[in-house]
Amino acid sequence: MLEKQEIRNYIKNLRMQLAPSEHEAMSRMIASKVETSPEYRNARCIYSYVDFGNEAATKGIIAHALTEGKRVAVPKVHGDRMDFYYIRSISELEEGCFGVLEPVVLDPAGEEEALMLMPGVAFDENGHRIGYGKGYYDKYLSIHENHYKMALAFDFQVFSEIPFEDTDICTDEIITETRDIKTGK
Ligand SMILES: Nc1nc2c(c(=O)[nH]1)N(C=O)[C@@H](CNc1ccc(C(=O)N[C@@H](CCC(=O)O)C(=O)O)cc1)CN2
Ligand SMILES: Nc1ncnc2c1ncn2[C@@H]1O[C@H](COP(=O)(O)OP(=O)(O)OP(=O)(O)O)[C@@H](O)[C@H]1O
Repeated sequence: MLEKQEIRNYIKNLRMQLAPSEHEAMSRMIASKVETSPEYRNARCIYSYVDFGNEAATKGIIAHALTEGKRVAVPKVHGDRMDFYYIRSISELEEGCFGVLEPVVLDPAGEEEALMLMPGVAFDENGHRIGYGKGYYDKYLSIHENHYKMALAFDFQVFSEIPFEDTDICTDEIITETRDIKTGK
């Protein structure tokens, strides 16, 4: 099996090579699957990442959720932790930590059973996840256990098996442009 860092480098490189039109087309397919899923339709609140660096795009989903009257919360990093804050519009975001768009109005979100749209660099079919290596999502999810965890990724980010640690929190579902993987974890 490849090491985590090798997988990160391999996937980041593939992601960088996506043409803007490919990134947009695949992201649109993912967004439409999310928006028609029962978990999304039934969710009153979405906890979503704000995509950067060719991650599967979420800004359209965020805008869609807001127009449907759903509450939307996005992450902001504080040192080695991350918390979620409600936004009312995409315009309430500014470039923050690591160049990721983060909320400027700090209205803490306190839901415990939201739909969590998860970013990631690589996933496996059991729901294991590799991110940027800081453990933000694992730390957050270890104390907020009841969110429904739906990861968004492109097909090339999903492996049959990747290395994992005891502290890794598995995703419940992975949505790609062609697949919908329920991990059963
Ligand atoms: N869109 C998005 N937002 C997110 C995350 C994420 O993975 N995606 N995070 C999930 O934890 C947190 C931010 N975590 C991050 C941790 C490290 C780096 C990082 O090392 N950035 C490198 C360049 C990234 C790259 O190699 O492409 C850098 O700035 O040098 C970025 C984000 C919270 N918000
Ligand atoms: N619940 C936790 N409490 C404390 N430390 C944790 C916890 N979960 C993970 N960590 C630590 O965070 C570091 C990074 O973990 P890991 O390699 O799994 O990150 P990642 O999933 O790739 O990154 P990210 O979650 O930021 O996208 C590791 O040193 C790990 O021990």
